[in-house]
This record gives sequence, C-alpha cells and structure tokens, in this order.
Amino acid sequence: MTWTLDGRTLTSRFLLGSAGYPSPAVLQAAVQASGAQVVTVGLRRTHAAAGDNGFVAALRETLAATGGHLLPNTAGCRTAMEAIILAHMARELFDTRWIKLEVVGDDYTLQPDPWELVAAAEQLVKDGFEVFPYCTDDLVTCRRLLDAGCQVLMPWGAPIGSGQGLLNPFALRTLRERLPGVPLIVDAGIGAPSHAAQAMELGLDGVLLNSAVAQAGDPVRMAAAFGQAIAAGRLGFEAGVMARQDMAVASTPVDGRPFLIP
Ligand SMILES: CC(=O)[C@@H](O)[C@H](O)COP(=O)(O)O
Repeated sequence: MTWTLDGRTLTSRFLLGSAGYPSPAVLQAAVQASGAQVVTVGLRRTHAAAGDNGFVAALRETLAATGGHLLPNTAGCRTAMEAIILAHMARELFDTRWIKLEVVGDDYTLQPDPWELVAAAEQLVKDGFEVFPYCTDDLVTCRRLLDAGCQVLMPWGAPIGSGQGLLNPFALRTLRERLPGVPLIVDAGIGAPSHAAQAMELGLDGVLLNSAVAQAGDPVRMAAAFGQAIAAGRLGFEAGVMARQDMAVASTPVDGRPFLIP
C-alpha cells in the first residue's frame, strides 16, 4: 500500500542507508532487493564530489532506474553550524531539498544533541529545506523539532550501529499516540528484521537502517528480508493487532461436553 512522504508517493516504508557495503555492485543489488525508494547518503563519509570509489554513481544509477530518491545526511556533524554548511553542500551536489539532519552530542552513544539539532532545523527550514531530523525518542524534543518546522521525525530505536532493536518501545508508542499524523520513521539501532516489524506494528510510518544490511553475511538477501518484514509489520498494524491479556483466554469456546461422562 502506498504512502506519501513530503508529497512523494512511495510503495515501500523501508529507507536504506548506503554506508559500509563491500562494493558498489552489492549496494546496487541490496537497494533493488530491499524495494526501498529512499536511500540516505552521508556527505562526510562518502566524499560525494569525488573519490568515493563509485558508490554514489552506483546509487544514482539504481535510483534513476527505480524512481527512488536520495536523502543526503549530515552524519558526523557535531554542531548546528557544521550541519547547516553540509546541508547546503548536499543541496548543491544532489539537487534535493531533503536533508536527514544528524547532529551528534556524544561520541560514545552517537546520541543526537537536541539543542544543536533544533537550532540547525530552525535555520534549515528557513533556508527552504525539508528536514528529516535524527532524534531521540523524547517527546518534548520531538515537539520542539515540529515547532522548528520539521514535518517528519526520525526517532532512534537504539544507538547507531548497535543492532539492539527497539530499546524503548514505550517511548515510541507514546510518540505515536501524542503525535498522530506526524510521519515517524524509526532510524538507527535496528539489528534484525523482527525489530523492524515490531516498529511497524507499533504504528510507526517507516524504518531507516543501514548497518544491519551492510554488515549482514549476505547483504542482498538481508535487504530483501527487511523489505518483507517492514511490509508485514505494517500490514499487521493495519489489520489491528489483538489486545494483550495477562491471563490465558481459551481460543476455542467449549459448549457442553465432548462426550458423555457417566
Ligand atoms: C546511515 C545513517 O544515516 C545512519 O546514521 C543511520 O542512523 C543508520 O543507523 P544503523 O546503521 O544503526 O541502522
């Protein structure tokens, strides 16, 4: 089933990262197998202008063939100013007003810095960008980002590259309940297809991940697995997951007795 992101109709709710693949050919095959129509690319890491060993060119070629979209990101930035400058470079290089805004405040956890993030988002929205902020799952920070003009939020599942899955499903469920109508895309920390399905079952709108595919034994098959898990999780959410019970509830109603007991 289709959905829209900043007015663009997408058939997949899977957003894929492009870092750390063994070769451009594997990246291309993984994007195709994933069904993802949005692929993020880091400027600081890939040296998009030159010297990236063909990864960006491969990505452009694949997305041109599939009708997909590039989402440049500011991974590696530590201040609002650094991220703003990089976002402007990205707009020039990739000819898109989309920017996945990452401003990290802690080197160990790569946790986003909420103050720098909000400051950068405010400026970039004024500069005409569509800002996709990578943020924590803190409700008040998310509200500040919406106040700054962000239309989409990307709360973390767990620290980048940790593969831990959803560390705080309660916080994500709260975001879903308190911010109805805001596209919420879980970004980072997803390790297995089941983690992605869980995010979708919570009613989030999409999942962005990178390491779990790039570091898989077979990235192409893992990309396909995530594509299917995300679609299944969404279908499950739309179908209405049953309510949990603390006690057993017999699934087969028993009327009378199966045979006569003397
Ligand atoms: C590629 C990218 O944008 C990462 O910063 C992103 O947050 C993905 O994280 P994982 O590698 O944990 O999936």
